[in-house]
Amino acid sequence: MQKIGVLGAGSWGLALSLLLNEKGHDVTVWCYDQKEKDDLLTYRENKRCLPGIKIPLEIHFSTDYEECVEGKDVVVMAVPSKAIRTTSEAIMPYLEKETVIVNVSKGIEFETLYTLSQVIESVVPNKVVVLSGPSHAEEVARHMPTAVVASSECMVSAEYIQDLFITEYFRVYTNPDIIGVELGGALKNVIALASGVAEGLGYGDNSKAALITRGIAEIARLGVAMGGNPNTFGGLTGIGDLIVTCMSGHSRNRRCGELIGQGYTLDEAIKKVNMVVEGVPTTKGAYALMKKHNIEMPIITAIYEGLFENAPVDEVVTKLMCRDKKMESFD
Ligand SMILES: NC(=O)c1ccc[n+]([C@@H]2O[C@H](COP(=O)([O-])OP(=O)(O)OC[C@H]3O[C@@H](n4cnc5c(N)ncnc54)[C@H](O)[C@@H]3O)[C@@H](O)[C@H]2O)c1
Ligand SMILES: O=P(O)(O)OC[C@H](O)CO
Repeated sequence: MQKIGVLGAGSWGLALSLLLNEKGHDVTVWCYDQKEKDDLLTYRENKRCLPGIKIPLEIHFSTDYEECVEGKDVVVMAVPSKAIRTTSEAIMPYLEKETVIVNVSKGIEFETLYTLSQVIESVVPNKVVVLSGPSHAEEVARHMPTAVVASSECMVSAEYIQDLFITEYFRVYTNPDIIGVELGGALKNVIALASGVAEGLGYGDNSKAALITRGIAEIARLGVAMGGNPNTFGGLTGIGDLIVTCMSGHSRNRRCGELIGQGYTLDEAIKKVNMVVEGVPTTKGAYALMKKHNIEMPIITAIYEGLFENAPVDEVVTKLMCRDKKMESFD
């Protein structure tokens, strides 16, 4: 039995806590505030984001970092990307040096343009593993077969985390290409917003297939420029996660885009989704990385202009479709 702290009591933190508890591990979940903790203790369910999923009594809840981090073998970071740095700083005094950190959050820190594992590593000296791939919490919590990837610069740690999480319904591969794995997981959320907008505008499957196919070309272009392995973008954390997020009714990012396509403002759409929509802050980071690496990313540019420069949606679509004609390429 391993002692595990899970930071974040939203849908993903809870789905992974359930899995780890089923495997016989001792799980303590850090809650953002007293109300989140009280509700979980009262209802043994998170009605906001995982309704209908009961949480067993063996899973503990706390708002105290020390209780969730000190003496743990593994600490799972399942807070929104914007809170990864402050959370890393807050847990630093209680972390033991052998504790392995698993980041399951997806995003880019705008101020530094770091991936989230780079943010964590800039604060704490511990080994960091990224767990990523096409994995909606709503399905994992219901034991629906899912496959993901554990990635780290330290393969011993990646294999430890592979063994920790693997079950008959949750298959975990390893991949040493941590930059490729993280960029795939972060950038797919921006393309999901575009897929949602297409849905909201009443477009069909052709449009979504085009966004997915050209979207992965954009993600891979940036990912390779930043040192990622091109093969990673054809795998679970690349095209796999992009497909699920662009097509699934569970997707928060796709839903947010759909609402925007239907005419809601960005703020209204985020409020209606009522869960973290990582594609919105990631769009800013992706746009800045595109400029930094001098790369062409037309879909990400279109989403940036639509979200942050108030470009009307129909003009954005026309601009995207009427660019100079060219040969199809994947690099
Ligand atoms: N939900 C999924 O299916 C899924 C799957 C894979 C990865 N992820 C990633 O996991 C991360 C968390 O997503 P989620 O869906 O669980 O989100 P969520 O909105 O359901 O919950 C986030 C949780 O983080 C905590 N939190 C909220 N605001 C915070 C703040 N300002 N500071 C610190 N903690 C805060 C709270 O405990 C909250 O319940 C995201 O980066 C997301 O992309 C989610
Ligand atoms: O599809 P979303 O936007 O809910 O994102 C959740 C996960 O990243 C899917 O793997």
